[in-house]
Amino acid sequence: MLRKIFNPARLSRFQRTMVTVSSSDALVSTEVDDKTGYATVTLNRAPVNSLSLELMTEIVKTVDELERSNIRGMVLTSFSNKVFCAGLDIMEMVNPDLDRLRAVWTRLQDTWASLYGTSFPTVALINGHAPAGGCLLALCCEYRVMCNNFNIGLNETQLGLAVPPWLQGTMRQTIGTREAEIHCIKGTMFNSQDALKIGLVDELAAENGEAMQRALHYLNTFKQMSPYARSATKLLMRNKDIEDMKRGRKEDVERFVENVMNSDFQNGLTVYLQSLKNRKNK
Ligand SMILES: CCCCC/C=C\CCC/C=C/CC(=O)SCCNC(=O)CCNC(=O)[C@H](O)C(C)(C)COP(=O)(O)OP(=O)(O)OC[C@H]1O[C@@H](n2cnc3c(N)ncnc32)[C@H](O)[C@@H]1OP(=O)(O)O
Repeated sequence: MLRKIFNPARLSRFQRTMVTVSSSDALVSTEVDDKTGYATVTLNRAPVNSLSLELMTEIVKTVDELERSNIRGMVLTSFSNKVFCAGLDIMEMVNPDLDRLRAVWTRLQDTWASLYGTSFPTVALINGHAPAGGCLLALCCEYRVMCNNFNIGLNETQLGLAVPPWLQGTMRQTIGTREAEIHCIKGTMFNSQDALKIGLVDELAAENGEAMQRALHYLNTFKQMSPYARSATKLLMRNKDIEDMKRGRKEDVERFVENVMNSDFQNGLTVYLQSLKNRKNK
């Protein structure tokens, strides 16, 4: 069954309302162009948009609001021209409170489901590095435009984390089964050129302005198309994955908690954090 379908009857409401959302200190800011109906959603959590519980909650809320406002497309990007999103906030996993840790993973599942299941078209404008959870956000979008000279990939295994089945599935759909298996297991990070070659991203751009033009070009390809047929087809393709994730979500949370609470993982995390700091001090 379709979870959400674009409702053409609501279009007149959309044409009347027009929007710029969120305050300057918001973790996520949204601007909607009233001529095109395209929203630009900017992740705003300095320094590296790491996914804390609060940031993920804001992403889910934003996508839900946009779904209700009947926008015609969305570009997801970062305030920083260096990091799109650094993945899960590592501090959420250091000696965590168990209730909060469960909430973090549950919210990551929600973030994946809401972004992956939008009725409107979505483009990730990847204007910086996108490891792990950053790559996840990009994979949820329909189309990916990446600026040159950055890295992207699911490097979880390099950090001692298992990649959950729902995210493996999204990777498989994007780069194919064989490549997804190899690169999820290895935890490969790709530079922009290699990401394009393997199909992890769809286009490259020299800088942000060009990337935005390419993103808008993708959204414009749907201008003359029935929004109903477009969104119904997308959701018919994606809804089963979302239902599957929801069926297994409790076990998935417990697997994550077990993974994170393992003492080897906690020790590895301390070393990893230190290595990030050392790299910075070089
Ligand atoms: C069923 C079991 C399931 C198990 C779950 C597994 C996978 C599911 C997939 C989704 C979840 C994935 C897990 C993750 O996402 S773990 C996080 C992975 N992320 C990384 O490894 C990235 C680490 N960061 C970097 O490589 C770099 O910071 C950078 C993103 C390339 C940016 O480099 P640069 O611009 O040079 O910035 P700095 O390195 O100086 O960083 C500035 C500042 O930010 C801190 N920081 C960086 N990344 C994170 C982070 N992810 N969380 C929290 N904090 C982060 C960094 O330590 C610096 O802090 P200080 O200024 O205080 O030193």
